[in-house]
Amino acid sequence: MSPSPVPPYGNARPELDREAMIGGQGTCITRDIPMIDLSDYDRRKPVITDALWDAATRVGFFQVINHGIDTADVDAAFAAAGRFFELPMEQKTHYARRPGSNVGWEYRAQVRPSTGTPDNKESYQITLPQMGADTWPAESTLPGFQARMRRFERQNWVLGMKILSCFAIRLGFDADFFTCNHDPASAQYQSTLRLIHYMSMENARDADFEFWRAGAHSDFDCLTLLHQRPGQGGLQVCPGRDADARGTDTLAWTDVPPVAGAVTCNIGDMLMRWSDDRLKSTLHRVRMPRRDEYLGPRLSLPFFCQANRDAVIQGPRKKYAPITARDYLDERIRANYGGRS
Ligand SMILES: O=C(O)CCC(=O)C(=O)O
Ligand SMILES: [Fe+2]
Repeated sequence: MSPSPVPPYGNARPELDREAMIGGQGTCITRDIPMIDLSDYDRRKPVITDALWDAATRVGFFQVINHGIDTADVDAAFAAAGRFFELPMEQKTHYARRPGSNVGWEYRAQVRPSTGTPDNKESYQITLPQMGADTWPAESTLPGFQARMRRFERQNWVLGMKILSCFAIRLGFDADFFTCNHDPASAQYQSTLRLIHYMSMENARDADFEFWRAGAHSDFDCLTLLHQRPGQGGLQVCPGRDADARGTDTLAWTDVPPVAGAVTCNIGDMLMRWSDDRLKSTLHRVRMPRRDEYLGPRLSLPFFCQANRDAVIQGPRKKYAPITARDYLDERIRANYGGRS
């Protein structure tokens, strides 16, 4: 893909223009991805806030340890996700994502504007207020699945709100500003837990390796918390200012190998806008394994902190016009699912 002379979204939406220009291979370099210790959060909050602010303004990508989600809960969520994806295809089609919603199952349906090809994955989105009896697998099909995912969703929300509270303070908002704007008791809640299965490449043809497990993109949300399995790598980032380089083959990417017990975090476009561009939403992608690497399936569990639909996004410095989180997200989802919203 070559860079287009006119930004496809006419500069009105810089995030979308950026996405459309970044699909090339690029090069790889090592960079330091900050690792932040969240232990003793209440007492150490000022120090943690400094570390998070530094990481989010400089890199936009960081990992946290001692984050409060038990390893046993992470393992159980991965095991339940694995059982879901092992269900027969025709069973999973019962839970298929409906146009206009951010819930349910999709199979190779997400086409990133950066690549124009479908990600080589299937995924299942859990957005609690939009879930119905038809979108959850029945208890008889997957015993304990719904309870496990509800628990994991809430554990991630708690962690996400701890991190967002630190950003709120630095931005000059109340400490609970983002918590109020991600209120799980509201019908407008739209934070999403996503289960992802990237297909095994064990029997793949050479040509299949030219595509992406997940094409280059920035996230639409405020903050993403990503759980990965050690040994199932492939995530790469292109932090901060580098991502603004125009010309698709010049970006320098950095591997973010999974670390046992760590949660990988990144700032999304919604928070970048809400912070008047002070917090950096960072390009990332999931590359195919090389032939000499582990070729089996890859599972990952991202949780997207997405402000409630009725939240109005505008930074303290009013750099951008106000927009509701509903309008903001609907536009990005449409850009990723071929206009089928
Ligand atoms: O699977 C991963 O490691 C990253 C997934 C991702 O970036 C996304 O779903 O937005
Ligand atoms: Fe992402």
